[in-house]
Amino acid sequence: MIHARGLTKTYTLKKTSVDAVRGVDLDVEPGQLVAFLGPNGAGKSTCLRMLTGLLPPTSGTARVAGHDVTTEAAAVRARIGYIGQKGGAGEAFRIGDELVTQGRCYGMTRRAARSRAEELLTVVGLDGMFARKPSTLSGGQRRRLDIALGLMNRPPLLFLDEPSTGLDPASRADIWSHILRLRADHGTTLFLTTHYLEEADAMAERVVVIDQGRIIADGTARRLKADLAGDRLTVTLHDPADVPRAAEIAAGLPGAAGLASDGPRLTLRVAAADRALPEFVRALDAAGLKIDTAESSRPTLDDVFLALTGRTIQDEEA
Ligand SMILES: Nc1ncnc2c1ncn2[C@@H]1O[C@H](COP(=O)(O)OP(=O)(O)OP(=O)(O)O)[C@@H](O)[C@H]1O
Repeated sequence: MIHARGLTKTYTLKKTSVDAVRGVDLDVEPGQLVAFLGPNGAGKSTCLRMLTGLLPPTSGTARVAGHDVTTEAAAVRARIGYIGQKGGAGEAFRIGDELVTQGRCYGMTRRAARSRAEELLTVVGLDGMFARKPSTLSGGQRRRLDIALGLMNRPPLLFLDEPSTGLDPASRADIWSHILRLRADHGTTLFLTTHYLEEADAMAERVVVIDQGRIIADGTARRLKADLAGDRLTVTLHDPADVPRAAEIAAGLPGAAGLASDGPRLTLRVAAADRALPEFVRALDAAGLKIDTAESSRPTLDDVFLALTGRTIQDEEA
């Protein structure tokens, strides 16, 4: 559904240039749900705009929904849905009319567009709101209207740029239920960016991480976490003066990495916490070091990013 090779984009502003995307290779098969992650400025939106035929690449090629994004951009746009960060609806018209106009842009007859608009308002839970103005909708309803706009042409592939950003948790969960239903009912291929790592982790079967214009990880969230981050152990020493000695012992655990201390607390990553934690506690005990607490936690996608780059996505956004 998406096949990109060596995609790059360099923006030139006056005399300076920004290499926003630096050689992206990507294959997405029909029906996949891919979350595209990365900190601010990583190149996510630029990639999305190139893959949707809205922005010509500086170099490289991409075929999307069977067409070349550079030489057949109009054919690509006719076969995909794209929901940008700002949304597509203006303020002046009734939401039903916005949908009909969108359908007319895709060459639908007024009658077909009207019936598709009614159908989609029901699909996204806005039934009976044909005559409402966008300004009267809540944030979550507005995002659902954006999704309806992106679906007018029944695209087999839908790009969503941060579909849940800025919404409260209940509206985010609601948007996700609509996104997942789309895939279940129509087999729609979904390619989306999100800043919410927990959502990507829970919902997407595949996570692609981009940083500084390059893809640095690609796989299931479970695989990336197991391969790149490892489990985390945290112990609190009864006497903070024992931390250096405890750190030496920790360094000998299988797969130990990322040792860090904060006051009496010592954290590190290990390959398998269920075996490493009892071993660590026994070794501390044998060395005569007293601990107050010991716990293990599973890694998050942010730990994956930290392991890859030495920074966290959340830090980058702060
Ligand atoms: N029109 C433009 N002209 C010049 N530079 C641009 C332009 N659009 C984006 N950039 C730069 O290209 C880089 C990638 O930006 P892009 O918007 O693709 O990142 P992003 O990962 O989508 O970020 P965000 O999460 O903040 O939306 C950034 O350094 C950005 O400043």
